[in-house]
Amino acid sequence: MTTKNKSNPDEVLIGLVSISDRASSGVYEDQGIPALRDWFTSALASPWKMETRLIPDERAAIEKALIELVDDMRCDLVLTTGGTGPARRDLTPEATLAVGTKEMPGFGEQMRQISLKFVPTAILSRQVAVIRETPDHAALIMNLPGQPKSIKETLEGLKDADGKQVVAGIFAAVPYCIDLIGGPYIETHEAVCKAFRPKSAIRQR
Ligand SMILES: Nc1ncnc2c1ncn2[C@@H]1O[C@H](COP(=O)(O)OP(=O)(O)OP(=O)(O)O)[C@@H](O)[C@H]1O
Ligand SMILES: Nc1nc2c(c(=O)[nH]1)N[C@H]1C(S)=C(S)[C@@H](COP(=O)(O)O)O[C@H]1N2
Repeated sequence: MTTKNKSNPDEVLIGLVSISDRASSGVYEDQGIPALRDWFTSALASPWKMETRLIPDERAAIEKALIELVDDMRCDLVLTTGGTGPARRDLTPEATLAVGTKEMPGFGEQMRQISLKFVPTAILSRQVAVIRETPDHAALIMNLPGQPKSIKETLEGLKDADGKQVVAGIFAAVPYCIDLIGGPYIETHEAVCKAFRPKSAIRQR
């Protein structure tokens, strides 16, 4: 899908990259991109479009996809899923750090905290987040684990049976981060994910 030209200045362009040897070679059907797409469909109240890639766990291919999504497609936000673990071919964090101009360690730290509420193996994910800046554009790139259910878990956090937030998901901090790097104003459906902005940054209608 090509989403190069924005039909609306507030539209956010989101790159979704599924990194899996087996899904990219057809051993199993990719569930990463559908899970990401479904989550954004449920969470975003402002306009958005996606650009997707399904690639193997190869560092050069990951770096190429990330650079193309930010520099050529001009995505404001890029999420990867897969390849964050300790296995020999898990190289997503290395590729992400290589294309970043600033590291954003809070996202990885918070994701591991959230994931520990779900699985003790959360500490095996080396996920990172970075900003990639070019002379006239910037984007936030974040790694999520490969397990498809971890996408909702990390983005949305944990809620109790009444829907009350127990642990905030990382997406709560993403709209303000995108504001700060000069991207579009992202609005969310609060029942899914309440975005936090300082009062002075909240756009008045
Ligand atoms: N894109 C995907 N689509 C569907 N299921 C996936 C995907 N990626 C991972 N999974 C599931 O999550 C589990 C853990 O993911 P992990 O990234 O460790 O896979 P892996 O063992 O490195 O293999 P691969 O890179 O071939 O997906 C996998 O065993 C698989 O069941
Ligand atoms: N929220 C959440 N985080 C998770 C998981 C999960 O199921 N849910 N799986 C863990 C496991 S088992 C591994 S090995 C690491 C790395 O996974 P990856 O290599 O698929 O990125 O993510 C961890 N983080």
